[in-house]
Amino acid sequence: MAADSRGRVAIVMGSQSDWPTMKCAAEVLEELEVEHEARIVSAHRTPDRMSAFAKGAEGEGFDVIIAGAGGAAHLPGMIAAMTHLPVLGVPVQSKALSGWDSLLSIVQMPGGVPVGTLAVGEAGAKNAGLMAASILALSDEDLSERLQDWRASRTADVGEAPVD
Ligand SMILES: Nc1c(C(=O)O)ncn1[C@@H]1O[C@H](COP(=O)(O)O)[C@@H](O)[C@H]1O
Repeated sequence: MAADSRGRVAIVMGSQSDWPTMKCAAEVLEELEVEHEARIVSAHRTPDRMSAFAKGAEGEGFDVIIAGAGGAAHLPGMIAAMTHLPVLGVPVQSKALSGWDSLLSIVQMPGGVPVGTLAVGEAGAKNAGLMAASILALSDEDLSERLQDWRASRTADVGEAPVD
């Protein structure tokens, strides 16, 4: 797909150590055949890179940004401050505080600067991928069908009775 084509998702994270969590977003986007790209971008450690990314994301052809970080997780909010693209925040589970710090750092944004905050950890990253796909599916019928098929197959996987 060309660099200025639509339907692309950026997955950014504060550190390499976030990748085991954030790759759950990448995996589901892969399954849904949504073009995506993952980068390490930190508000704290690489503020210039973060600023350039956030300001240039739309120009790069991204439509949705998934941003994951742990601890003092200011990355999603700082990106949201610099772009009007939808930003989905994933609180990465921290060792010291089990992700409570990440969650609270991301979720309580001031009015006017939204971050759609998902659950802590891998489930949150997976759901961020699905939500990004849902947003794109609003203007992409083929993706909408793939998403519905994906959901239906997961529903079919849930047995009615527990097995030993
Ligand atoms: N919360 C942030 C930001 C940020 O918000 O800009 N940059 C890195 N980090 C987080 O620091 C944690 C520890 O990082 P290291 O494992 O590299 O020490 C990671 O979860 C990362 O997201």
